[in-house]
Amino acid sequence: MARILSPADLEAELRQVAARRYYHLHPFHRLLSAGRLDRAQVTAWALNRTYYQAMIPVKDALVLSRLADPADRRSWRRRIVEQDGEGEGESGLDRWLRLTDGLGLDRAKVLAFEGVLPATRFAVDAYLQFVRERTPLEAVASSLTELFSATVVSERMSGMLASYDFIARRTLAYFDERLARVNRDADFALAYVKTHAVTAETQALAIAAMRFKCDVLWSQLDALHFAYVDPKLPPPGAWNPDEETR
Ligand SMILES: O=C(O)c1cc(C(=O)O)c2c(n1)C(=O)C(=O)c1cc(C(=O)O)[nH]c1-2
Repeated sequence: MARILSPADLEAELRQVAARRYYHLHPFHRLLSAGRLDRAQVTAWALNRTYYQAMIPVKDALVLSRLADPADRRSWRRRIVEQDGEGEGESGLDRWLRLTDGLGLDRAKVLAFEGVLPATRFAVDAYLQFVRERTPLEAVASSLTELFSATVVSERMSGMLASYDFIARRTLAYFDERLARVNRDADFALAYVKTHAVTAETQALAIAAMRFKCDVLWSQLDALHFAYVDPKLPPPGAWNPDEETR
């Protein structure tokens, strides 16, 4: 029979999963952060990430609906309020769109997810389906990649600002806001998982949820790499810089 981990060992296991599978190891991410992509490749990243970005509050609403304890729901609903804002023009998505605007993409097309890679949709939609159908513990555990995002995001931001003259600090406003709250969100999710995953079975489910989420993020970068870096084969219907008239 599998051993039951202490909360500290469970956390260590979750961190191990990320150390091996989080997207900081992906070649596309490394090129992006090192300033080795061209403007079209960075634009493709921003365009595709918009779909992830737009679905995050939808995902969190699904998670919220799975939580039985009012105190847990109060904590979780802060994510939705912060992502969607309290009024028009104050959402995380609005801040995100400063980047796609800055890169010259047409807002209406971006918001219609025009040209987003099919694999981006498949991966993000799989995340939605996961939190809808799995246990609340797995739904919460799947957000735990956020534990690792702060460092990776800060490095990526400084790399991008240092290397790309088409990226301005104000267009990366989304990440400033996010960095301010990501640790609080991740700490709540980690505490929830440590409290609820107390059998070998539930611990295995939490670890598998973390792996799944790493796969969701990794496969989005795989698709970007294939379409826009090597062998550069954007699928039919995907944004194609060669067909773009600026
Ligand atoms: O820029 C990033 O690297 C990054 C990573 C992640 C992540 O690890 O899932 C999220 C975000 N950003 C993000 O902006 C965000 O709102 C977010 C929500 C979640 C989640 O699973 O609940 N992850 C992430």
